[in-house]
Amino acid sequence: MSMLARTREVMRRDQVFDIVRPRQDLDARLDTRHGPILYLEDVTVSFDGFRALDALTLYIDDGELRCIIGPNGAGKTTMMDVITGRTRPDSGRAFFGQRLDLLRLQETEIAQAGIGRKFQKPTVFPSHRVVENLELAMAGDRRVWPVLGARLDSAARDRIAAVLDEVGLADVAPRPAGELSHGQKQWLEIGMLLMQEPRLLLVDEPVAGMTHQEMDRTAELLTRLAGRHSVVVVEHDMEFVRSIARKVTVLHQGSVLAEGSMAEVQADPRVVEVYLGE
Ligand SMILES: Nc1ncnc2c1ncn2[C@@H]1O[C@H](COP(=O)(O)OP(=O)(O)OP(=O)(O)O)[C@@H](O)[C@H]1O
Repeated sequence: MSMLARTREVMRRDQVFDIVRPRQDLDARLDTRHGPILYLEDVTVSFDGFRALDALTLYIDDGELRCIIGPNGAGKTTMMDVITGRTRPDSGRAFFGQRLDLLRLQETEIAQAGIGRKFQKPTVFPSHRVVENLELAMAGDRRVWPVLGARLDSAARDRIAAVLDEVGLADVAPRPAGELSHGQKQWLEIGMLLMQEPRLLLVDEPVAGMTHQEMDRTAELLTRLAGRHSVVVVEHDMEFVRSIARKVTVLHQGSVLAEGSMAEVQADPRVVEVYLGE
């Protein structure tokens, strides 16, 4: 083997090693000793003078499962956009743990720091097998795709198997993702996020279009993920929210209208007026 080929070989191996390395160094940078993993303080976002977020202040505790509800236009998507670096606020603070200032990071850096986002519509690779979708998700860096397959070490394979089990897709692992049901595609996409070992998962309307049985399984999955991950779920389906929620935040006109247990927010006349009474 020529010197150049040898160097390339070693570089490739390092790249693959890189993608399966545990994120201990990143975790060490995330200081959650005070409880919250996410701090949003006085966050304001204006679009042509209209305040989509209006001094929004919200804290998510490490390991918690939080549901965010609120009428259309309340600012839920804009909030997710601020957390993931898609939208920059006019003012306010957004921290991941106590030390990582999200407003100074690019979208890719925020994802690498451990914030995973699942959009409403599943975006799996339909012609790839389920298991391959997870491999690709692990190698977020597309440059290493060609060397995958052959070079996945046993730790990586174990992780893929664990995630397949976690999301309940072990039985369909060899099938093309395009053949899965809608619910299964959603779970696969959650699995793809899990391959990146996020500390915080943002999940947008996970049960839209699901059957009741799929909703039950999704509830079970998200509940199970909490603790090891922090999970923020934006959802309109109240039955689903009721089935998973410990703590609910109600957004209205870009700020927090109410927060508490489902029973507490349901009993709040302001919440009934702007949302639940619809
Ligand atoms: N890029 C944009 N330009 C102008 N206005 C915007 C933009 N993005 C959002 N808005 C407005 O900001 C407000 C908040 O929108 P957002 O999508 O955050 O609400 P939401 O709570 O997610 O609503 P839904 O439940 O319908 O998804 C809405 O009035 C929306 O029209």
